[in-house]
Amino acid sequence: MIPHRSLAVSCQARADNPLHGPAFMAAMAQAAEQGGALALRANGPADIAAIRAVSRLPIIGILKRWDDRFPVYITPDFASAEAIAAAGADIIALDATDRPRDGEPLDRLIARIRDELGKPVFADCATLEDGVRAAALGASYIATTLSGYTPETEARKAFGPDIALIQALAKAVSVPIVAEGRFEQPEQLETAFAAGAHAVVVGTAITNPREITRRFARHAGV
Ligand SMILES: CC(=O)N[C@H](C=O)[C@@H](O)[C@H](O)[C@H](O)COP(=O)(O)O
Repeated sequence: MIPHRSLAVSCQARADNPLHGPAFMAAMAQAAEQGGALALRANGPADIAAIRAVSRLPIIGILKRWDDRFPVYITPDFASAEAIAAAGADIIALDATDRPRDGEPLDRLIARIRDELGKPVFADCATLEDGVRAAALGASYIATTLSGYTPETEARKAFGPDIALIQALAKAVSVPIVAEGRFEQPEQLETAFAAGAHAVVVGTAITNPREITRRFARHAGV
């Protein structure tokens, strides 16, 4: 459903971002589609429904729900998955680390999404172990999304995309590997594909003008 060697664009803006809101995210998705994206990633029922109304591209849906008691915030439970499926997500992405979550255990969550919603699961992983486990549990895509964003992997955050993890996952599992996280230059997609990535998801570098501006402003001598 996510085409081979494709670019997927993540269209997300948090509440503190001037571009927060479904109308902006739908416009962002249309711009990404016109530019050549073959899949989209989006957060929450409102944004997903707005994007679904303007695009037929596959939508990798998530629901970010922060809870101080638990580190897992990307689609932590079945109710979140159900809400984004109802809004039009074709693929359900979720945190596939083994960290504590407020909801059903990972094996049950993946099984329910597949069996009850009939949707493929996109496993956001931080490590090789996460990916191997998620593949064994029935995830349809294994992604490097959380490399750099768990205590165990946070040193990686200072570097670019986790190409070594893409390579290791591609060797270890037979489901498609999606590279996601910290892609800043178009050429980095070629490196990811050469390492075995099936597709690459890019967010900030395409859809967050505030961050893009900050990157330029750092060179403006102010
Ligand atoms: C760790 C986490 O919560 N990642 C999120 C997952 O949906 C998003 O905030 C990222 O923007 C997305 O993964 C794309 O990555 P990048 O913006 O680096 O291209």
